[in-house]
Amino acid sequence: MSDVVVVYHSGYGHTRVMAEAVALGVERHLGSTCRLIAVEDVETQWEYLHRADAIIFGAPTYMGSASAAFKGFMEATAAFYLAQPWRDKLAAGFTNSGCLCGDKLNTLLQMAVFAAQHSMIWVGLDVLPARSGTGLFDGQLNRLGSSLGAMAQSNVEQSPDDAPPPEDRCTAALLGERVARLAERLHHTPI
Ligand SMILES: Cc1cc2nc3c(=O)[nH]c(=O)nc-3n(C[C@H](O)[C@H](O)[C@H](O)COP(=O)(O)O)c2cc1C
Repeated sequence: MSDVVVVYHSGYGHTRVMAEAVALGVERHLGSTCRLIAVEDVETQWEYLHRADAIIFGAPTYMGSASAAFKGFMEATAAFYLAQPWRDKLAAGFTNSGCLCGDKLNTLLQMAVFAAQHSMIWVGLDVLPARSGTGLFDGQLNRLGSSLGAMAQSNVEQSPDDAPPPEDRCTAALLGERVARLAERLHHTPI
């Protein structure tokens, strides 16, 4: 039973699909709740982030880094950085881009450093990378082989109905489920 917030940006809807998948994963952990907050709406919703047991960050990779709108959210938190209201909360992240690589590891690294600035505890992805003797990774969990967070790849000509593919959504859900499980152990287990 944990209270998780997913705060994300999505310019064209593909990363929002990931955010929804993460939220589904969180709520698979019995009794856990997940609130989705788009960065455009965060200004009136800081209290939900301050109260959460865990915050999961999501952004598309634009020009090899987190999108400018997500960076705007990161910079807005400077207003309360000195108070450290997110100290000891769990943090995790996901990103999505058009290319298989697309330099999206950099986006997760940005999120992990950001979480560390807020004295949060970073949770990686515990899904082993897809392996294939034939070189075909499609259809497998963690097909992009990420450890720091959940990655997705969306063909740019496809709509969010079709991209990212189901295996990336399932991988994102497993990250959400892990965060919910660990948040319960950290914040709700009697000492
Ligand atoms: C301004 C811009 C920059 C982009 N830069 C990258 C990039 O560096 N690497 C990549 O693989 N895809 C890049 N893309 C493709 C997006 O990451 C991809 O279309 C993604 O699915 C968009 O997510 P969204 O629908 O949530 O905005 C870029 C797209 C835009 C609009």
